[in-house]
Amino acid sequence: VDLSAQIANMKVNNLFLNASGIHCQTEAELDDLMHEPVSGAMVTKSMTPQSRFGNPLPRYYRLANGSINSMGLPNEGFDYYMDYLKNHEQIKPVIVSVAGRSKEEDLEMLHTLQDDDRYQGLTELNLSCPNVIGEPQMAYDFPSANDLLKEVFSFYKKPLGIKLPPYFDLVHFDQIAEVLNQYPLSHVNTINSIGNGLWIDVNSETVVLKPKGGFGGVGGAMVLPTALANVRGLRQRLNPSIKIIGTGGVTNGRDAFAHILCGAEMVSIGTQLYEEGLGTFERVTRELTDIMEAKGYQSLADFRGKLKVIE
Ligand SMILES: O=C(O)c1[nH]c(=O)[nH]c(=O)c1I
Repeated sequence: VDLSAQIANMKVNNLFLNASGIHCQTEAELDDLMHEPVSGAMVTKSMTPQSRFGNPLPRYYRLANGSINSMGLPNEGFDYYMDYLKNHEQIKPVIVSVAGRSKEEDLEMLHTLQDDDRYQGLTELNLSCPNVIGEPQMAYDFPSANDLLKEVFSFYKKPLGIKLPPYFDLVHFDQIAEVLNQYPLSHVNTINSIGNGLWIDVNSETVVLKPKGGFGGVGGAMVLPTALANVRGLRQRLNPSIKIIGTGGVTNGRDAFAHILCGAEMVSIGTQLYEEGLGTFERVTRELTDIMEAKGYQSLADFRGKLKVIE
C-alpha cells in the first residue's frame, strides 16, 4: 500500500491515526501511540494554555453502536505537550491539537508554536469542541471563523489544519468551504463528534452524563453516514491542496475504504480505538488491505475520491 499523505508533507507508511482525545492525553498514552507499530501518525488531545481537569464525571458513556462524551477539554496544558515533543523521538508524525477557550488563547498558543524554531510539526486548530460549558463551536459561526483564520494566517507560517464539526446542510458545506479556501491550510479533519446529543437510561429515567444535563458529543459507528457526507461534501468543495483527514464512525476496513472513496487522505479512529484498544490499527489495516487486494487496487490513489454516483 503506497501511502504518501501530502498532509504537510508527512511521509507515512500507514493511513491510520487516533482521533484526538483518544489515548493521547498523558505521556504514557502518547508513548503507547508513538510505539504502536501500525498507525502512521498520531494526534495529541486538544490542549489549552493551562492544564484542565475538564467536566465532572461521569462524562463518557459507551452506547450500543457508538459513544457520547462531555469530557470538557481535560488536558495537561500546552507546556506539557511541548516538553513531550522535546523529550521524545518522533518515530511518527505527531499532530499538535490546540483548542483555546477563546480567540486569544488560540492565538497565544499559535504564536508560541510559530516562534519556537525547534517546533516544525503539523498543528491542528480545533474549532469544534462541543463540550466546553458555555462555549460555542466556533466553526458554526462562519464570520468568526473567518476572522480568526485571517488573523492566524497573518503570522502563522507552519503547516496548519482545522478540526471541523459535522455540517448538516449543503449550504453550510458551501459556506465553510468558501471561508477555508481563502487560506493555505494543510488539511481539514472532519468530523468531530456530533455535538449535544442526549442519552437516557430508561430504567432510572436519568441521563447518563453529569455535565450539561447529560448533553454530549456523539461518536462511533452511528455517525458514519454524517462523517462520510462531510468528507465527500468538503472534498467536492475544497481546493485540492487542502487535504482531508477523515474521522467518524470507522470500525473496520470497509468503513475506512468508504472514507477514502469520499476523498480522505488519512483516516482517524476514535470510539472504536477507545473501546477495542490499540490493536484496532492492525485489524482495520488488514481488513482494508484485504478489500484492496480483492478489488485489484495497488494503492489508495487507485480509488481515493472516486466514489460513483448513480447517473
Ligand atoms: O469534551 C472534549 O474534550 C471534546 N470532546 C469531543 O467530542 N470533541 C472535542 O473536540 C473535545 I475538546
